[in-house]
Amino acid sequence: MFARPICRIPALFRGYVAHAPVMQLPAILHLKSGESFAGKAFGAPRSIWGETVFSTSITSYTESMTDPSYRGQILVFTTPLIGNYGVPLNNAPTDHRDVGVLLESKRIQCAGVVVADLAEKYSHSSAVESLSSWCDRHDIPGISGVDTRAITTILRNQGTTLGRLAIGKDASAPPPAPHEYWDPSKENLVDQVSTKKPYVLNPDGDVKIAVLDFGAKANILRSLVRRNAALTVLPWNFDFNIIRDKYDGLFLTNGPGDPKLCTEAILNLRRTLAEWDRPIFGICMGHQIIGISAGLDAYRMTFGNRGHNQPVLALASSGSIKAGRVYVTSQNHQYALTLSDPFPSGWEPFFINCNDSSVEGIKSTSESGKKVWGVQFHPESAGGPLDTIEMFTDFVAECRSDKLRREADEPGSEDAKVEIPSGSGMETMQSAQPIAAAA
Ligand SMILES: NC(=O)CC[C@H](N)C(=O)O
Repeated sequence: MFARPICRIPALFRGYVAHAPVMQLPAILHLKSGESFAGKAFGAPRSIWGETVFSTSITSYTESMTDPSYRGQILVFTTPLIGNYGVPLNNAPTDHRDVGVLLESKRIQCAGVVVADLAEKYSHSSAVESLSSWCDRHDIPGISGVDTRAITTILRNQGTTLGRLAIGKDASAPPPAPHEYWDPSKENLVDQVSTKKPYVLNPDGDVKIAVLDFGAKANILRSLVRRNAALTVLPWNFDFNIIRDKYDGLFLTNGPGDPKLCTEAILNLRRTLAEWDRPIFGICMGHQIIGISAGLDAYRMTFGNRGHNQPVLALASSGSIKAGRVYVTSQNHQYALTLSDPFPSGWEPFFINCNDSSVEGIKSTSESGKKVWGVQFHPESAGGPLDTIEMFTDFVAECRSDKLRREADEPGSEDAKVEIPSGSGMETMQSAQPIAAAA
């Protein structure tokens, strides 16, 4: 028999004694293709629609669920036990160089979660609540006790499939008719997650980088700020060309949905690529926008790549990346650039996926006189391996040396101030410095 604890319980063991009881409402996952999987509900007692996708990541459910690129999706984890290390407080260190959140955004972004075995007890030194109570607070439902191997096999064979997660009384209703399913990929999801107003991070940084926000993961912004870049984060459809000469580089972030729905960004970037020769880097959605603007096509993959173990082969050397090496990467995408032969003039493939040969990266050729890179994977990980993290160092270093070269050529150019045209507004995140709108 155990004695009752008479002292404060160490954080490490808190989940064992103070976890919220898991709700035992019935739940059922319906797929538009006709299959249904019955289990138990956890999180919010609310039914939802979404696009059902699977992730092979073994860890980092908190980072995946807060990644804005999962917007509108019902996320099936192939790893059977989820929730065992609980959920930490999602606040940032009080460092002005940080981005305001510990996880990838302020809220859970996916529409719902599907797990085989939900850990009702959790244990981690920084955990403050269970996965179920976190989902409940964010109004996100989950289902557990279902065969996620069977669901994943279906999704792998027929591709990403629309779904309905029915909770409580709804779980006994008949499956929805095919026309009732909501298709998030038809919506401009980027517009829902991008910042509405520009804001700055780390204003004292020594290189000024503009960031087009398609639904940025916090660790992308953090990875740039940690390399001492001053960031101006702009809405996805902001025309960077208006202010481009004040900046040493442009970065395009990840984001949810179909890249071809971001027409304004593509048109704006086409002009930037034609008229501006400073460094540009894009990740995932950002990479797709660069590729489409450069003249490549994009297509919807069958089931996409979501996980932390995707091997990519470097076809060219650039900075820390060495041609011929395989890097293990973190990924979350449904669309990809089409591998065309020949590639558009001035461009070359940078990486290729070792599993499915999809385009994993493109770059401007050295003859083009441009310095543009795009990668389909996530060098910032969160979660996942850090094999390619130095790509951020490479990009910021390129912006820095480009700036120094310009300053040597045209003395006085370093005095340029960051300005945003009037009417564009401003926004602050916790610890972010608002930028003043110029008159
Ligand atoms: N993580 C991302 O940026 C995803 C890009 C795009 N929404 C896709 O699914 O392919």
